[in-house]
Amino acid sequence: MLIGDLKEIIDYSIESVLPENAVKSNLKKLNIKEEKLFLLSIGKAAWRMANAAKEELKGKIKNGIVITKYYHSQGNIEDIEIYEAGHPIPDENSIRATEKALELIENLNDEYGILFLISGGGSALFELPEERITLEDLQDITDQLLRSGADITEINAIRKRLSKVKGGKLAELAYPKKIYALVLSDVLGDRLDSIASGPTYKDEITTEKVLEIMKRYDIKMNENLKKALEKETPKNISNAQHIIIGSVKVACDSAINKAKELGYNTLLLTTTLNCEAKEAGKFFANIALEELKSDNPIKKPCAIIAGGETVVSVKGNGLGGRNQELAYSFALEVEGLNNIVFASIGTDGTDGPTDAAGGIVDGNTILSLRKKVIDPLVFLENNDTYNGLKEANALLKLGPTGTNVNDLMILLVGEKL
Ligand SMILES: Nc1ncnc2c1ncn2[C@@H]1O[C@H](COP(=O)(O)OP(=O)(O)OP(=O)(O)O)[C@@H](O)[C@H]1O
Ligand SMILES: O=C(O)[C@H](O)CO
Ligand SMILES: [Mg+2]
Repeated sequence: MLIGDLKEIIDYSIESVLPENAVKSNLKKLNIKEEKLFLLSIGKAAWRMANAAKEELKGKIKNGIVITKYYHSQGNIEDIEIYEAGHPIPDENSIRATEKALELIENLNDEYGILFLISGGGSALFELPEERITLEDLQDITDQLLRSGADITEINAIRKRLSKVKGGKLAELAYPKKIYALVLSDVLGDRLDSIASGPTYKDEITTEKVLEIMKRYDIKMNENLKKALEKETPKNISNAQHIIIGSVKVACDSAINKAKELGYNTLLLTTTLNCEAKEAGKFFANIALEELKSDNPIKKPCAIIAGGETVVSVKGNGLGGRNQELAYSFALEVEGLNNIVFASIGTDGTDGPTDAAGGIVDGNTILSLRKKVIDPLVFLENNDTYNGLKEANALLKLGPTGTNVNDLMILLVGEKL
C-alpha cells in the first residue's frame, strides 16, 4: 500500500542521518593518532553527537564541551561541560561557552587531539566577536542577514569576518593541535566552509565577494564592522580533517535504497532543490501526471526522490512551512487521481514555526476539503497550509528528530503488483 511504503521510506531515511548513527559509523574513518582527545561539539545536534562519541571512545575523550541550543541537551555526559545558548541569534551564553572552549583548548598539552563535532545552528551557538565588535553588533547583523533573503552561504560569509572563531580561525587558534571534524551538513551542497561558518575550514570567499553581499542586501553596519569585513580570513588550513557524516544526500540515498527494497523503480532528481516551494509542488505533480500517463521518466511502480531547501515568500498571515506549502501545492494538482502519494518533510521534524515536519498527500487530500465545503485555494493563498493539511488529515508529525539535514521530498506512483 503506497502510503505505508512512503512512511517506511521516510522513517528509514531519517534513521540513516540520526546523530548517533552518523557519528558511530564514521569515527573509525578518522585516522586519530593521539591517545588523548578533547571533544568540542557545537550545533543543534551537539549533545547527541557528543554523547555518541563519548559512548564509542570512552576514556580516550579526557574532557570537552558541548554548546547547543536551549532545551536541546539531555543531561550530563561524563567529563564534558554542557552549555546551552541562543539560536538563531547568538547571546551572552554563546560568548561565555565559546570563551570557555578556547580556554580549555589553549591549556591542552601536545598529547591531545581535538574531536570536533559540527551540526547546524553552530554559527550562532559558537561565537566570539573580533576586537572592537560587541555582542549587540553581532545580534543586529545576524537579525538583518536572516531577514534579508540572503542564503546561508552569503550569511556566513559575513559572519566569518566578524568572528574570532569562524572561517578557519579556530584551526589557527588550536594550531598545531590536530583537529578531527565530523560534520552533519545542513547546507545544500555540503560546503564545509559554510556549515556552522566553517570554524576549522579555509574560507573560500574573498573580501570583494563579502562587500558585494553587504551591498546587495543593504546590510547596515558601523565603521568597526566594516573594517573587520576587510580583514582577510585564513585560506590555508593544515591541521584539520573533515568528514561529512550526514547530509540531505545521505538521507536521499537511504530513501532510494529502501524504495528499491520495497520494489519500486527509483530516480534521484536532485539534492539541492531551492526554488519557491509551491512551484516545486507543482513540478512534482507534473512528474506524477506524466508517470500515470506514460511511465516517463521511469517505469511504474516508481519512487522519485529529491532533497533541498525550498523557499516561501510569506505574504499571508497563516501558519505553515516550506514543506507543508510544497505538499499542499502538489495536492491541488492531483485532486481525484489514484495510485499517487507524495510527502515533503523537514528532516529536523519542525517545518516553519509549527509542530509538523511537513505533509503527506494524495488524490483524496483536496477532495476531503471539498466534502467539508471548504475552498482549498484559500489555505495556499494565505500561507496557511498547516491548517489546510490539518483539515485534510494530511499533516506529517515526527516530533523533533534530533537531526537537521534540510528537506526530503518523496513521490510514489503506481501500485506494486
Ligand atoms: N506560514 C508559512 N507558510 C509557509 N512557510 C512559512 C510560513 N512561516 C514561515 N515559513 C517559512 O519557514 C521558514 C523557517 O522554517 P524553519 O524554522 O523550518 O527553518 P529552518 O531553515 O529549518 O531553520 P532551522 O535550521 O533553525 O530549523 C522561513 O524561512 C519561512 O520561509
Ligand atoms: O549554523 C549555521 O551556520 C547554519 O545552520 C548552517 O550550518
Ligand atoms: Mg528547520
